[in-house]
Amino acid sequence: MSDPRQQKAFPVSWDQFHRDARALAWRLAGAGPFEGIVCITRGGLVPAAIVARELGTRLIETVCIASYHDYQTQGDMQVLKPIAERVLAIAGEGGQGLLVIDDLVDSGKTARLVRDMVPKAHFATVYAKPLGRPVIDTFITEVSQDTWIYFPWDMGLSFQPPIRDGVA
Ligand SMILES: O=P(O)(O)OC[C@H]1O[C@H](OP(=O)(O)OP(=O)(O)O)[C@H](O)[C@@H]1O
Ligand code: HPA
Ligand SMILES: [Mg+2]
Repeated sequence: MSDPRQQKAFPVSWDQFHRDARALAWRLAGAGPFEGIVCITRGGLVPAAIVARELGTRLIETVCIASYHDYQTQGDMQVLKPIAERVLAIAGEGGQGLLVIDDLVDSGKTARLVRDMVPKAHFATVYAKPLGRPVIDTFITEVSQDTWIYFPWDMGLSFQPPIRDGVA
């Protein structure tokens, strides 16, 4: 996200996120079966829990990656924990049979890094932006590249000025 002046906001409530993650599970139900889920923390933990419940998946692994160290600005990719060898051994060659889940794909850098680890896994996110979309196999909603998605776990209730007051 390079130009903050062009940004649009896409706030997501818990209810909407649950519906969208469940819609993702419906779509994934036809793409499996999967040996296990690898969620990209931290954002992937929430949709992974919802999808795992719907698909009856009990084997859940994490790959821990951070890159947005400052708000809305991507920095160096840090792999804090790779996918465990034990889980890779259960999957087929190249991670075949694994389902990798994240909350969203933006530039696609995070998903590409994980693709390098498990090129044959199935990649799914709830939301996708155009730059990252080609890296993902299944997603639910696309938003434009200049949109920032606000997740419910990052928000709280606050006063909203009337629309009239914001009109120039
Ligand atoms: O497609 P990209 O441009 O790489 O961005 C997408 C990634 O950025 C966010 O994670 P973040 O690094 O902020 O860490 P978090 O999940 O712990 O919040 C989001 O959860 C994705 O994992
Ligand atoms: N919202 C929240 N976190 C993100 C986004 C976004 O649009 N892009 C990359 N990380
Ligand atoms: Mg993340």
